[in-house]
Amino acid sequence: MTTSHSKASEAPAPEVTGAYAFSPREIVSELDRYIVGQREAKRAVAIALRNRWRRQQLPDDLRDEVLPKNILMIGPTGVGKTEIARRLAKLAQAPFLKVEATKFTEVGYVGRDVESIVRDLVEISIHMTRERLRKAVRAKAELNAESRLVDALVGANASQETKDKFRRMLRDGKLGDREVELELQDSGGMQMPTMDVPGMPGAQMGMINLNDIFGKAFGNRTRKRKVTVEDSYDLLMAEESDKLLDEEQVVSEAIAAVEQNGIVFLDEIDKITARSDQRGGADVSREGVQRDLLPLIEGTTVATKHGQVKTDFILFVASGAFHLAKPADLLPELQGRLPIRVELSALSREDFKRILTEPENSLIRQYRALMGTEEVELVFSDEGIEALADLAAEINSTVENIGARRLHTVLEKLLEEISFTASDRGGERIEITPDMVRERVGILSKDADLSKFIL
Ligand SMILES: Nc1ncnc2c1ncn2[C@@H]1O[C@H](COP(=O)(O)OP(=O)(O)OP(=O)(O)O)[C@@H](O)[C@H]1O
Repeated sequence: MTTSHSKASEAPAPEVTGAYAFSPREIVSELDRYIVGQREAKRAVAIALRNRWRRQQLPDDLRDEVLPKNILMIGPTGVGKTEIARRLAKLAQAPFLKVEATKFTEVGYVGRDVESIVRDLVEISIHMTRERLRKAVRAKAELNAESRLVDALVGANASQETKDKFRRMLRDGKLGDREVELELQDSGGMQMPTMDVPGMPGAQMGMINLNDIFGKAFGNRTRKRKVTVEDSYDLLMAEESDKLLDEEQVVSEAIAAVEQNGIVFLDEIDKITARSDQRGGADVSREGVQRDLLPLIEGTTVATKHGQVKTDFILFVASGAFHLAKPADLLPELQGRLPIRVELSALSREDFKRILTEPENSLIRQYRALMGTEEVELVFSDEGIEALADLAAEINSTVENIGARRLHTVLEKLLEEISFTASDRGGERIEITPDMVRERVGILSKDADLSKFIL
């Protein structure tokens, strides 16, 4: 790792998006739209996000001193830890990555690999930035794509009049099924393999540069492809927008977004404490992984193939159940870097009822919408929902507590038959009653062995 300041970090910070202007209270109420309960955790992440905005308002010298207060979420599986962090990132339009800390204890991993977290985050950010910038050039790209399509349909040398005629037909959607031959970028085939050289951060860079050189030497290969006019739209739009994008700008904005707004969710942090180290053997020592993670969280500079990335202001949200280990079993330095502790509670039957019905994207809404596409109306009676919540809570207590994930498995089983036959049942109205819940799922749950596999 180097400590020099990267060029990208001197790039202007990404513009402060609307989401940052939200107060913590507003952020919490936004999270409330998707996640039931867990007030403490929502408040903590809301403050962390607002602090980023506050930091941006400070004079330069002070701004560089203010480091994010990282968060440790403690709570059983499936109670909303990841979901809160993911929703927060979405709200902030921030690059977000979830990674299991235990991944780095697996055989074959070497210490430096924790830096792949930053590399992956940069890739995600480039993708997001490109999508955002593509929108900005959309109108121009649309015109260019249309011209290319018209040329492909009537030939580049056709008269303006003919071209205008086809352009009108295109706009009226009259040529959707027509096949056309297009010269498109050949995206596959030229990728050179990349590899990490252990102990040499940034070694990947060399390989990729070779790739760039070969890519340029052989030119960006194109290939003729036959597609329908309808299918050509997305392909041409992607190519034409990218032509209008300044690749350097995409990369520098993406890196700035990672440095200023990135959020990393480090799951299973409790499993890399010494106390949970019972297997020993070939696994990289868990404490070793904590030591590797420390510089990332404390702030360092990581070499990626797109340039240097400072990690100082990335927000880390670590999470774990801490059934066996305690937060105090983490390395003291790491504990110090995760100063905000929040506990998430296990979910009750009442919570399940609310999770089924309240969130805007609740499972019930999703299934109703899916069946709606087949003209099948699914109706969940209040009693039916009660029965589902009861059953999910019961299976969690008898088989294994997987939190709200249980609702997914129970609903999937309940609706399997309907889902399979829905295409032939257009126009029907199907009510989910407690009897149906008991018959289709309740019976399975009575058999502990069976439910282990099926539910
Ligand atoms: N409080 C909640 N409100 C609404 N949905 C929830 C809640 N808790 C969990 N879910 C849903 O359950 C699923 C799993 O939740 P999530 O991924 O947040 O679990 P987690 O707590 O991070 O567990 P793990 O540590 O195992 O990753 C998601 O689909 C999520 O939407």
